Amino acid sequence: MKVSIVGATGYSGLELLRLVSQHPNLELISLHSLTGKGELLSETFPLVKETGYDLIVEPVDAVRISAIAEIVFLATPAGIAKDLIPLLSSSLQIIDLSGDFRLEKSENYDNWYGQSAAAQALRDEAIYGLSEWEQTALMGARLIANPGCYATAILLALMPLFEKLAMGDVIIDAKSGVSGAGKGLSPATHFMQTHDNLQAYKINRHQHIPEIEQQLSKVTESVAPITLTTQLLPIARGLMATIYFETSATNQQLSAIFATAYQQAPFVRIFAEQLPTIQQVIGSNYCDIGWHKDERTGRVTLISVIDNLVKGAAGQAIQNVNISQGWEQTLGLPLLPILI
Ligand SMILES: NC(=O)C1=CN([C@@H]2O[C@H](COP(=O)(O)OP(=O)(O)OC[C@H]3O[C@@H](n4cnc5c(N)ncnc54)[C@H](OP(=O)(O)O)[C@@H]3O)[C@@H](O)[C@H]2O)C=CC1
Ligand SMILES: CC(=O)N[C@@H](CCC(=O)OP(=O)(O)O)C(=O)O
Repeated sequence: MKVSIVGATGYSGLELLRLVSQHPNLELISLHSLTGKGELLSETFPLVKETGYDLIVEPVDAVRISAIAEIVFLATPAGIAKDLIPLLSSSLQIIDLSGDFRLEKSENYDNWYGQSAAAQALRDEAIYGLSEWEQTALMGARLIANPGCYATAILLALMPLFEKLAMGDVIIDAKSGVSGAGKGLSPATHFMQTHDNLQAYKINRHQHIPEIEQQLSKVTESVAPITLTTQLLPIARGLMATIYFETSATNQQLSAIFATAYQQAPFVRIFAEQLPTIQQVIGSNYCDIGWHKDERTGRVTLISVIDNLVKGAAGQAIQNVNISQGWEQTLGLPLLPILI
């Protein structure tokens, strides 16, 4: 199927290009960006020649995209998709990597993103694409809201527990590589600030908080407000969420819950007490989960790792296309992480 990428010059857009170029059922037809100057993408990113898709980067043109593409990925900052989608043909399948269609309540989007939400009809149509938990809803979906990167790692770890256990307070300490912030330079992402450093940011106001609470509330009756602290790690890609909660469940019960939840999930690997590291998922679409229960305190430390650009963005977007099109969900996705 013919694919356009809007935001192709950004980090997740480039990762999409890498994955689409290896997908047997997808053919890249056009690349678009804000400043699309009519130059080959390789003028800025020489390595893209290797993908076989060194196309000209065009400005965004809804009429042209509607005429030539069958699937469009929107890898653009929040606030772009909600205005662009109404201009695109209704026959296009759209996968939005931004937060524009993730939140069901418009007031949540207004409050956490600081701008007005997309039209109600489009928000009603959008399917939240946490692949492992929305397989049925994703079948045939036209508009897919790809989850946020932190939300992906955290929800994959917490959904099985909220579904099966009485969960109280949950505290999450999450850390991301700098690519999570996109390619724009800011004081916080400047080399001098990130290198040899660890910075907390968006304390108690991270936009993934309402997204996580919303999705957890799908599998249980009530969800206590979560605490999420996000931090910037001095690495390029990868993300780790460390989650703390109290439970009377035993290690054996936790193992059984995760084993059942993910027995047919090729991209979720359960490591139990062999705690996963960021390095083991880089370049892959895996989410690796492990935990340790402290019998002294009754608290569990649960760890979930992903590559923010793959399972946290472009990889999950391709997985969602695979599911929605009725293809094998692993089609075209690398199954081997970088080994060292
Ligand atoms: N980075 C990550 O790990 C993740 C990102 N996301 C989400 O994916 C989206 C893209 O993120 P990321 O790749 O990091 O972003 P980047 O900042 O790296 O890239 C943004 C891209 O969008 C383009 N763009 C900016 N404004 C417009 C506009 N008005 N119209 C059309 N194109 C525009 C840019 O074009 P130009 O180069 O010409 O300026 C660029 O190609 C964001 O919504 C982000 O929140 C989600 C999960 C993880
Ligand atoms: C390191 C870093 O800055 N990461 C981004 C998350 C990227 C992402 O998934 O964000 P969206 O919800 O905007 O799509 C952040 O914390 O806002």
